[in-house]
Amino acid sequence: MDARTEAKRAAAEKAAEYVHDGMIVGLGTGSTAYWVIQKLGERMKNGLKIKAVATSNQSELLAKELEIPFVPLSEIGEIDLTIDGADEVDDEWNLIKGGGGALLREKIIATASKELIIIADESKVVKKLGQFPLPVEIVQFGYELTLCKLASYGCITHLRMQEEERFITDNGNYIVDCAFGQIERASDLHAALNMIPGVVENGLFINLATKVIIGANDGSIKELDRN
Ligand SMILES: O=C[C@H](O)[C@H](O)[C@H](O)COP(=O)(O)O
Repeated sequence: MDARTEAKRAAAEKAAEYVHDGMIVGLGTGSTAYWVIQKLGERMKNGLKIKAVATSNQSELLAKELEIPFVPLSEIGEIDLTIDGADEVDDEWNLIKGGGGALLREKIIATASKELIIIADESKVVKKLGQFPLPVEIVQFGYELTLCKLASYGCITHLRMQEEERFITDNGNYIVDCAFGQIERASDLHAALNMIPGVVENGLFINLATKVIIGANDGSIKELDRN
């Protein structure tokens, strides 16, 4: 395993320590969240009792293979703890997410969670968000027009593709990757983008993380709490 993968795993396993019996746990998506799901599957074999909700079909499939039980969203009001990855984390713990296309479900689950632990390797930590193109989920109808509107906010848009085909999210929508460069006022941009008809949600996660755990390539882990 390379150092970066090891860093992701270390952060994920640290985060999994915050999961306790009886919790409803939100399972994130991506190559870092993968390690949390693996760890929880292992702990369940040793007696841990939790119920899960997932932020993507991919994570749900993996968790089911590991025999992690699920609870329907209709039966819960709140989620105790969600553990998820991120594409960028800034000084104020604002995030860019959606590199894997799961941002909408991730945001729904994050917003319904009492705690959101973000896990990442150190390459994701930035001073200002925006080097990673911001993923925006849009409906298929009139997507060309929505791309123009997005571009009018000062970004270069790229409709996400997957093997020659347009990438389709778990919700049947497209993803546009918007290269803004440095984002100065993430909160304002978040609100403005979501006002565009055709935009379902964008990958800016403002003020949602309650803890950030960063794994470094030298094997150390940094755990940051909100004061
Ligand atoms: O849509 C995907 C999610 O937002 C992921 O959590 C994010 O892209 C980070 O993924 P990874 O841990 O694979 O870098």
